[in-house]
Amino acid sequence: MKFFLDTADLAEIEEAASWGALAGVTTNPTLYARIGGKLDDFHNHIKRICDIVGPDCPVSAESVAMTRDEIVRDGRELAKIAPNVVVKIPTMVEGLAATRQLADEGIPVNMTLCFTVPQAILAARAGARYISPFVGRFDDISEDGLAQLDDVVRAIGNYDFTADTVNGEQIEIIAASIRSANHVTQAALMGADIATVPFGILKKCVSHPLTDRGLESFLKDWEKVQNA
Ligand SMILES: O=P(O)(O)OC[C@H]1O[C@](O)(CO)[C@@H](O)[C@@H]1O
Repeated sequence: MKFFLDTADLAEIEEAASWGALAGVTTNPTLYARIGGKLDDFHNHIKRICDIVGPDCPVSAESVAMTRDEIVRDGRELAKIAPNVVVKIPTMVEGLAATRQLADEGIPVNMTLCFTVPQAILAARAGARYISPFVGRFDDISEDGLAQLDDVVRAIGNYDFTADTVNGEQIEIIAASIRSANHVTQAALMGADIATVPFGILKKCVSHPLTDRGLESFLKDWEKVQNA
């Protein structure tokens, strides 16, 4: 499994990238609004993210257009920002049609707001390079988000979609709307390709109280060695 960071905050991205294990970034309109983002700075902001993470890390930037033609126009503009931009498009009829068009032009799409197996399969057939099933938002309405993710991972794994995607690449499933380190654990056990996580959850994924305790005792014992 790869780790993506789910944020538009440059300081968080810089910090996480410096740890050496970051494979990509996802943003959405809510995350951009949260950092006080302005409409006319959006493309520049995505460019800054691309520059921080480098060309090998995909950066998802979402279109908020509602018709296929507008989404395609948006997608083409977003794709011009940097070669690692992935156009994020909601799972809906207009979004599927735009995904097909962009995929045919060689522009990778991350199909977002995906909640069911049929949605995921349609996204795959429309040429999406990434599919983002949401976990936490199912939990928010007292449904089992991890079970839904598991269904999507297994269903997508049943078929070969390479004839549908940009340049015949394998589809990758991004476990999204992640709320805990346990969501990450379960997503990895299911075989989700990527987990996109908020910075707070990424920090929780690094640490464990037994690691802290073990480190403390190793340091204490090393002091004894030095003073012996
Ligand atoms: O439910 P949440 O925590 O708002 O998460 C929404 C998810 O949607 C996405 O836009 C999907 O990629 C991510 O940015 C995020 O993981």
